[in-house]
Amino acid sequence: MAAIEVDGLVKSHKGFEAVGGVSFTVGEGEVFALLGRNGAGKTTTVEVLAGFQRADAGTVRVLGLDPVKDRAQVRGRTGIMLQEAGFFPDLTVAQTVDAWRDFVSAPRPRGEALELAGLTAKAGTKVRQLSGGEKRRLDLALAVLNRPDVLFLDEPTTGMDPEARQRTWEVVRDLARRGTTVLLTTHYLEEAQRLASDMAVMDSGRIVASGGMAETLAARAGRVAFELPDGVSPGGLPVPVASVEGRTAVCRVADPDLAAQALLGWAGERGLRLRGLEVRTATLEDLFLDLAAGEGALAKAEAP
Ligand SMILES: Nc1ncnc2c1ncn2[C@@H]1O[C@H](COP(=O)(O)OP(=O)(O)OP(=O)(O)O)[C@@H](O)[C@H]1O
Repeated sequence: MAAIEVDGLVKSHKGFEAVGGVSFTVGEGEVFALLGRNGAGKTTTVEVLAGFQRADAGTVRVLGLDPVKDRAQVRGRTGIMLQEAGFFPDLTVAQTVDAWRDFVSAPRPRGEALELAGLTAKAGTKVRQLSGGEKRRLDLALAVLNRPDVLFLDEPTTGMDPEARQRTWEVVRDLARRGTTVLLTTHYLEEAQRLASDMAVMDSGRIVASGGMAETLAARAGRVAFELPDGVSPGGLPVPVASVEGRTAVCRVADPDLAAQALLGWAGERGLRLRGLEVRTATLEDLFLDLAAGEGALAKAEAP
């Protein structure tokens, strides 16, 4: 059984269709990234899955349950980190965790939750004195208090410094290794690429690209970039150049290693150096740029 099933989900807000027929499934223990620019419909989808909003049409199931009809069961087995957390500013971090523990059956011990979120040293600090990134970490500690089977993370690392972000990635990976299913929304494409095994890109309430992360990226053109040697024009190179950014020529090719070999051989024969040579397979950022460029706008991109 899939941990999350979304089939033909439609959801409007006051006549505005935020989600217009979205379907995807997430297997148990998988990390799934729901991506897309602002207003694409990601949070609305997550909120329907969490039972905060009712679907207008289509079906959603979490652990085989209906998030609205089986609300109590779903709440007991899921954790959620929304974009805006409602904390009591005058409670300390420890008091906040304790207050939440009262609502959860068999919660993690407070120390374990704080340790997991990297907040042990802040236990006595009032919530109002926490930095933005620390508040996100407190939110993470609360989201995992009930040892959820399914964890919804809506932009979990916004405002975190690089170290806290890395740490959060480790936490997510560790939870997934232990069988927790994670649905992640993020604008940090590197984050999605590093964490998620599967993904869907939404735009204007629809899915415009989806699939396994590795397979989807492997199927796309990679990138070879280098500084154009003096006196060489893009047309004189053995590999077609997609764009020139300043002095940097960028080639988009199916096999970037092969293209780099051809370029190096060509340069060697002429006694030229290819300064700043970068060779890499496609990234999620390339996918986004391709989707945007391919149709003039993400909104018009076709689902594969
Ligand atoms: N309660 C609401 N009332 C009216 N419109 C809403 C409501 N909630 C969301 N919307 C609209 O629905 C669309 C989708 O919003 P949603 O928050 O799901 O997008 P998102 O992909 O999560 O965006 P972001 O990346 O900015 O968080 C947006 O145009 C938003 O303005």
